[in-house]
Amino acid sequence: MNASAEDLRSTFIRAFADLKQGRETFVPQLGTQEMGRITRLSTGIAQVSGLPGVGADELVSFGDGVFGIAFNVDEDEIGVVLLGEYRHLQAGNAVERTGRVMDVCVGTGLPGRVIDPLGRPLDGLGAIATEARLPIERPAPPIMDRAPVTVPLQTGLKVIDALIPVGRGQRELILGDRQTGKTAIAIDTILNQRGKDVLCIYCAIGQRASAVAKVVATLQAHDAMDYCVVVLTEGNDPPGLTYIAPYAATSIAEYFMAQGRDLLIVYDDLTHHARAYRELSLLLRRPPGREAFPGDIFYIHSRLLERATRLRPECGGGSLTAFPIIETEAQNLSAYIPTNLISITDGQIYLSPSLFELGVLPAIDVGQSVSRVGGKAQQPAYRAVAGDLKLAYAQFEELETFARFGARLDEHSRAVIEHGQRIRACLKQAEGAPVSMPAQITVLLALIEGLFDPIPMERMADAEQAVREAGTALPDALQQRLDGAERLRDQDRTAIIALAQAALDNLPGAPS
Ligand SMILES: Nc1ncnc2c1ncn2[C@@H]1O[C@H](COP(=O)(O)OP(=O)(O)OP(=O)(O)O)[C@@H](O)[C@H]1O
Repeated sequence: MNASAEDLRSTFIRAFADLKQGRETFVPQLGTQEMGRITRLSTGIAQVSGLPGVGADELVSFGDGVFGIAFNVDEDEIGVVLLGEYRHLQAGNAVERTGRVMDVCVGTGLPGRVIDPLGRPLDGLGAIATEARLPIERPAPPIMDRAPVTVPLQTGLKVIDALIPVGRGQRELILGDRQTGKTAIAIDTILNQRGKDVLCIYCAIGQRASAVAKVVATLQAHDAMDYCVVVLTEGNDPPGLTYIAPYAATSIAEYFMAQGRDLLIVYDDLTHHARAYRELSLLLRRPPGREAFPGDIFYIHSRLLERATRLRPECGGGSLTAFPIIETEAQNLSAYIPTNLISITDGQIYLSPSLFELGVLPAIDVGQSVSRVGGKAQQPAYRAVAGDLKLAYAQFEELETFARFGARLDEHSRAVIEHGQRIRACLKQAEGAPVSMPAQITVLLALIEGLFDPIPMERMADAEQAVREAGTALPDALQQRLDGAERLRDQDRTAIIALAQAALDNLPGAPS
């Protein structure tokens, strides 16, 4: 026998001995595995039988990376909300339990990325470095862990910071008819967070692809992506994915909040979210209620927004400010979803289509907007100038309504209206141009001191710009004082007014 035949023989003997030993030591691992079958499929929903042990909200797998959430758990059948592309599934396909609930990857690799609610990257920039997985549904922080809202979240929009201020940890609803500038307000606020150590999450819910592409392009153009995460579902995604998007985005935010960071989350918009949930509920044959929404429609939004808060320093001290957006129809604020959200949130910013048509942008209707907690969070220097403005503006709006009916006005009323028109002109602001706190204070101070009153209305845009620029050029020490928690000193006030007056005097064609 030659050497290679000998080698083959010994290999064979060794393999046979291993096999024999394996057979002798084999202990069969017997266990049961629940395996269900799809019985029916409809848009975004599968009815599954044969999974008697499945829990509510448990994740089930359809193979090929398609998952679903067990939504309706009945005795012999479960209704599953599908989370991915499901067109290849058919009745009779196998379904497996996973034993876990829906979760999302979180980690420091997320800022700068565009992802879907399952945590998959959509920006073509490769895999995302993540550190943990968090369930998408988590209990809101208990009351005892919450701190009062005392720190402002500056939006950079004069009309909001002055009249409807928002604090860190607040939930401020943005609502209005379609195309009234709702997204623009949220995006401008995100742009203003540059350098303020606020991480922003923009959650696009059932949006048009072009609208989302525009938002991402704006964030990139303003170098804002490095402190932003975009969580995205488009209009043609399965309704299940649209439904989980805000919860997944909030879990991502909570991961950073637990590290003591301040966050801003924008849900754009919850009308699409409510509609996706209504679609799922009707397909699952849950009883419809008002406007065909299911009975728990209030709860799906309240449990989401309850997660926004400011934590006490002992609990990490982070904050999560929420800007939910809602689209109204024909300015109907008393429809079901708007009233629900108005009652859940700590205030609302209402955008009026008539102001939009008049070119008063941002088209915020101050009379119908409110901030229930943010006023306490304004910096002292800012509060000193904004307080008087609110009163003057409210008086103006009241008188303006009378003046529309051709009422004859006395000298004082005319002066109030003229002054109010100048306030409105000063509060106008272009998109994507946030104004710093010192510049805002300068403009507001000039307003309440009446420096703009002699300026003709057609010159107001130039006059406001000149004063704003003077505010940007204030000495650094003064800017720091205005930005900080100090009160406005008398000499600072005088210096700012003098600078604003000088800027107006140098305006070409200004009255001497
Ligand atoms: N302050 C502003 N100055 C100038 N243009 C603005 C301003 N705010 C919004 N716009 C313009 O108004 C249009 C509508 O804005 P936006 O998309 O933010 O509205 P929306 O209410 O979010 O719309 P949708 O109903 O589609 O969600 C956009 O073309 C935007 O550029």
